[in-house]
Amino acid sequence: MPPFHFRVGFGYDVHQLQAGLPFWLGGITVPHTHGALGHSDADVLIHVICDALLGAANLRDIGFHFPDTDPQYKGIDSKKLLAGVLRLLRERGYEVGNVDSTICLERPKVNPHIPAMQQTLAEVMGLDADLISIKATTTEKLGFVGRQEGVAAYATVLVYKTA
Ligand SMILES: Nc1ccn([C@@H]2O[C@H](COP(=O)(O)O)[C@@H](O)[C@H]2O)c(=O)n1
Ligand SMILES: C[C@@]1(CO)OP(=O)(O)OP(=O)(O)OC[C@H]1O
Repeated sequence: MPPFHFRVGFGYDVHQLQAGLPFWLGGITVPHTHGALGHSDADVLIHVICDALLGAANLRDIGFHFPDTDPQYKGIDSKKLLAGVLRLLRERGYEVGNVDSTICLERPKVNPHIPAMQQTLAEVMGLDADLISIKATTTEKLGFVGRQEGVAAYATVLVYKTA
């Protein structure tokens, strides 16, 4: 077996919640009174997966590659950004081992939507859905998440290439 070169990456992001916006999360829309605000579709889960992947390959971060000052990314579907990030990694010989993530959101409950998010992200990333873990937590009504002013997320990834 050839020697494998493993690297880990980590991502963190926050988006404000605003009434009346579609709530893009994990590549799907989650029914809710509020949605996330951003230059793109503001899909915080995809953004942290992008940042974790870029970090693992030491390729800076999502805003470096897709600046929020660039009109071409206004309202963009973050699945396109994730596909672009994967291209950058695969061009350099990296493959994704697995993704683990946590969404911090007071409400709504996202558990019922997690299988659809996993399936959607698996298709975009060209991975088995079993390699993409998505978890959720409230912050017990504390802080900006607890006040339902925003949504946060964290992701960790393992990437590898044969040395
Ligand atoms: N937006 C959320 C938040 C949490 N969950 C699920 O509920 C469980 C309990 O949440 P705590 O914050 O009290 O730990 C959590 O483990 C998740 O399974 C959810 O689906 N959506
Ligand atoms: C994704 C980008 C690109 O449109 O915009 P936002 O949706 O504002 O997201 P953020 O995580 O704040 O920063 C990265 C941006 O460059």
